[in-house]
Amino acid sequence: MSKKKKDWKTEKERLLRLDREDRRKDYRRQDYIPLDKIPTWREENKSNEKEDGKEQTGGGGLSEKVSLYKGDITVLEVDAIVNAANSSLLGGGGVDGCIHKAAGSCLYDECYSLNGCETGKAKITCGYDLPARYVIHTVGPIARGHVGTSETDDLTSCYQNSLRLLKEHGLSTVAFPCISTGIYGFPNEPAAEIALNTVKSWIEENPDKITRVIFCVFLETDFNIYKKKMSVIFQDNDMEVTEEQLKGDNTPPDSKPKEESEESSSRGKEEAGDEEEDDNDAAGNEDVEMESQNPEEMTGSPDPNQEKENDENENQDKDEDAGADNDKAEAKGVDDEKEKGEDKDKALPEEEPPAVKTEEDDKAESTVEMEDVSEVNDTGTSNGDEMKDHVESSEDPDSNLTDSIQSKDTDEKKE
Ligand SMILES: NC(=O)c1ccc[n+]([C@H]2O[C@H](COP(=O)([O-])OP(=O)(O)OC[C@H]3O[C@@H](n4cnc5c(N)ncnc54)[C@H](O)[C@@H]3O)[C@@H](O)[C@H]2O)c1
Repeated sequence: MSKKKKDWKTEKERLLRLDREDRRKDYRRQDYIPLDKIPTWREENKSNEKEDGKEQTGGGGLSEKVSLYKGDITVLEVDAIVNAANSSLLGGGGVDGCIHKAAGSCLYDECYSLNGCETGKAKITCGYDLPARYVIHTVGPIARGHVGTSETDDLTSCYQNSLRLLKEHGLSTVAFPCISTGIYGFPNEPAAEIALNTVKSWIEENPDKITRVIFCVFLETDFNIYKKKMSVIFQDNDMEVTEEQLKGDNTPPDSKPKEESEESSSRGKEEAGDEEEDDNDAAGNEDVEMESQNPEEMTGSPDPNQEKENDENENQDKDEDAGADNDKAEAKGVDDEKEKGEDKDKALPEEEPPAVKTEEDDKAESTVEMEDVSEVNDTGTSNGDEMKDHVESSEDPDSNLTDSIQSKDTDEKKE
């Protein structure tokens, strides 16, 4: 007897009315990670400081509002996770495929009702079977290794529009994947610069609207890039950045001897200040070799069925579907080959279409095999604490729907 298909509107109304304890019974996966199990960037450094016998004085602020987490975004119990989607919003592979598989078929049905999404813009849906209450879908630029003005602007808009939707829905905790750095080929380093600087500026403008932004990385490459950059961009008032740190080694600043010169530590601060002034030049306009995207081994151990209450306040539930658009993408009048091919406003056929393979995905040709997330262990935090994380392939009929979507996405990326 096949499972009765749920109506997404009814399911969304029901879920958004539940409190956290009741919602937890509906999570498709019980190895979810609650927010209080994810240390802030400041706590990470404080614990390292303690290990080195150093006292933490003053500091705080921005570094208490961000976290670096390495693992599967679909297990994070936050108000919203951000999906690196394509313009159809009908699923695909990579993080998009994982989110659709973990959320269930109601996510596809609600996405279908949104009639797609343009590059740089964002739309929000319910999280359904996910531990995240909402999913914010944003479409990153297809960079294919090239970082120009339009790619930089589009990726910046993805973060800005996602945070705007978060605020409009009264939500305060969010997790971002590394948008566009997979099949869309945005080089990892400039993408991280854009992500970190855009989020930092937004938190500075909306300090009371955000509790936590989690940078959820999946690859070791991104983990090392974010760790190095966060030590500079989100340093505590009392955390000094050493010469080597500025040159780019990966050791967190506080594990360096404190006797660096006044000048180098002030230079560290100046550099952070400069980044604040030039946020939009974060990536510059140079062609950057795209780093390998081969997923790397990760190990860790989960803390399943965490019962401990989150101290986070239950946010006001709003159940309208925001499709609020930002006109920046139209206004910028960027004439890109990727824009021409984009079927931005293509009306989707009445009956539910078979899995859609968009022209964008064709363009972002790839021989990259879809990441195998059937069994992935991850390190969950940036201080090396091990958090094992199983991404199980669900056996129930819902996943067949997403699988069929994913099977249409194979071999998208050219070498
Ligand atoms: N990667 C693939 O093989 C593949 C295939 C078809 C479509 N897609 C997707 O790719 C397009 C978007 O490209 P994109 O580069 O923005 O996205 P992406 O290809 O999913 O890569 C974005 C980033 O997410 C990372 N990632 C993958 N799985 C997870 C996970 N479970 N949790 C956290 N992070 C994860 C991935 O390593 C990369 O750093 C869309 O069409 C979407 O459907 C990906």
